[in-house]
Amino acid sequence: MTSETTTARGAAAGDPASAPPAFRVEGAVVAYDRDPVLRGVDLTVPRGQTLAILGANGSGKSTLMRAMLGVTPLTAGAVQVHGTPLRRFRDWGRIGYVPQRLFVGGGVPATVREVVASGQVSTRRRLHRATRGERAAVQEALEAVGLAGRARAAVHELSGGQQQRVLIARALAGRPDTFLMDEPMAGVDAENQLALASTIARLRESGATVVLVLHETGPLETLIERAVVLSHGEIAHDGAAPRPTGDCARPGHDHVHPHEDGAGPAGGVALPAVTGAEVPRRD
Ligand SMILES: Nc1ncnc2c1ncn2[C@@H]1O[C@H](COP(=O)(O)OP(=O)(O)OP(=O)(O)O)[C@@H](O)[C@H]1O
Repeated sequence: MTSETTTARGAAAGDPASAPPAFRVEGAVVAYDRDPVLRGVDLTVPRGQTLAILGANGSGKSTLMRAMLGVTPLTAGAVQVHGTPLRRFRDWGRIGYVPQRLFVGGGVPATVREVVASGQVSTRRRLHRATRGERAAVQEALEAVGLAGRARAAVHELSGGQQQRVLIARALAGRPDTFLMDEPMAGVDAENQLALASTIARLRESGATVVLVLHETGPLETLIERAVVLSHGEIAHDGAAPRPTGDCARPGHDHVHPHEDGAGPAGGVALPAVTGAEVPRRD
């Protein structure tokens, strides 16, 4: 991927230190039925930070991410995005969301290129053909995830891991400066995980904000500046990324689902002594 792609809109503009946080979540409660799934989460994500949200299955990670985008309504609490209350936020071109798993089944067959180009709908001028720059952004996004050679393939013919990469390319194509990725590594083989890690590294270098829901840090470990571990809808840890332990620490361990087995709030990870709000800083 070229540096042009990764120089996300607005990411390079202004001083990140003086910009409002990318997200400010205050007292977030989500109760789908009766029992709250999020129980009063407070989380501020400074602009330009690479943050992982970790935790066992069902701890509320995806719900928190969806609440940060307004996809899941809050039962109580508030969210601000780039300094604007969520209900008034309109600058969706700044946001690139990679939802958890798929999507494409049945319906009209779409090609890989079409799905990736759909990531530009919030920024493309209505009823206008894609500009040269927009087409170039789609091509660069395809190259970034290693799917340029499959651009004309029907998405539903791809493997689950390749479909995941299509979703990531779709988010890249709009050149946002704020990414939320829900389990981007799920179902992606080791080689492609490394390719995605280098894509995320370049996003980070460009000044983008990157929020990742992960089961484990894996190849992203060195990129993650801060980890929040959810346990039963509450923040159990906020600080340095927990280190994998036991089987999870084995090289090449393919961690499909974490275990709530008493190995710590994240399951399979040991939390460092640092807890509380300490956030490792970028050099
Ligand atoms: N739309 C929904 N309606 C009702 N319950 C839901 C809904 N979405 C999630 N839940 C429940 O909320 C809880 C938290 O789900 P969530 O997907 O946020 O957890 P998670 O930490 O992301 O889990 P996983 O790691 O398995 O993806 C789970 O018990 C789940 O069953």
